[in-house]
Amino acid sequence: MTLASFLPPLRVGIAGAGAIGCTLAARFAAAGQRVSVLARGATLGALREHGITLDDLGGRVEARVHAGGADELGPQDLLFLCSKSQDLAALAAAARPMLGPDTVVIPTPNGVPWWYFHREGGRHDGRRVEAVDPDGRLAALIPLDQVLGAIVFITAEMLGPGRVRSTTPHLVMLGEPGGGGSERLRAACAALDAAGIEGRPLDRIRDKLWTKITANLTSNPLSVVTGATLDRIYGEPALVEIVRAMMREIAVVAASHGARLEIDPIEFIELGRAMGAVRTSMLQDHERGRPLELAAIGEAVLELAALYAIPMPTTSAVIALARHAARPALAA
Ligand SMILES: NC(=O)C1=CN([C@@H]2O[C@H](COP(=O)(O)OP(=O)(O)OC[C@H]3O[C@@H](n4cnc5c(N)ncnc54)[C@H](OP(=O)(O)O)[C@@H]3O)[C@@H](O)[C@H]2O)C=CC1
Ligand SMILES: CC(C)(CO)C(=O)C(=O)O
Repeated sequence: MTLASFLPPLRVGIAGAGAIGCTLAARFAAAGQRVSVLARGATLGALREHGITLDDLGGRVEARVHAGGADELGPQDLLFLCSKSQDLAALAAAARPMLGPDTVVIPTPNGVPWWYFHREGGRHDGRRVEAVDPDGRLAALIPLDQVLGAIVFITAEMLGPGRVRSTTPHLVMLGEPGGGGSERLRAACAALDAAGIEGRPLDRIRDKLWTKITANLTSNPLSVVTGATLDRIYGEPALVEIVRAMMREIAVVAASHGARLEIDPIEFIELGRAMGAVRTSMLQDHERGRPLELAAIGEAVLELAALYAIPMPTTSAVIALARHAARPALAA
């Protein structure tokens, strides 16, 4: 992609009009980009009629966007894929007409991404992560060289179709799967910055990916098992013991895969506790009877551990318990 093609207005595609998708769409639209949102059902109707209303630290943004099916929206310069990890392949299939040969694809889901081993440069370079792309559908739908890795530090929640609230500063870290810088990386970060979202380029995206995975994996499944909020998960001695054990296990896996995980365990736990009575996104999904992102946040990490025969007894047990808790109740 050439820098010239990043002259505003950019064609910014957002596939998946949930909390993250609507936040990004509203911010890009307010910054004057040409925003196209792939949505469906009641959300599509709401976006067409009222656009998106975002309340964030900058105030209220009321944004008009092009909303529709992918055929009518067409190829984009940047295409953000904003579904839960387990829905990504179906979303990518639906969004296929928004993907041209020069489109830069930026997936937002938490957890281990399907592109993890693409240009990773280690012993497992090119390998597929079975837990997140079991049949290779994602790799087949999205040319890997068009992907920029992303780690999203935005906290957002839907208030209704097309209505979203976010109460924290917006930060998105981006990185080339093969490492280093690139013109498209700088341009994508600049576009985010111009939209009021800090776009932070990373030379080694997997290092920070493991930091986010540590946060999600030590809190999300445990919150489903216990019903606890972050202050309790990182504050109650019995739960903190479990968190510490999981952190040790994750650190070994991250290091074995060559990541430099810079987490001070004491500081990490203090920060988690200081977040207060926050219900994790997985606990919220659980309470609403929705599928959980356990494959990307949990099982993919166990898969990466197995590649080096690293035992993860505590992490495995917590994931198994969360899976159990998420099963539909057995009929009496
Ligand atoms: N929310 C947050 O604060 C954060 C979220 N993340 C991560 O970002 C990702 C997205 O999260 P979030 O925005 O909260 O999720 P949401 O559930 O709010 O949004 C997902 C959206 O994707 C849509 N979608 C799914 N499949 C399709 C499809 N095939 N075609 C069209 N639309 C589809 C859903 O539509 P429908 O409603 O019709 O099913 C929904 O609008 C997750 O992996 C999450 O972990 C990361 C950091 C923070
Ligand atoms: C709040 C936090 C950081 C907890 O892991 C999160 O990302 C989530 O709830 O999914």
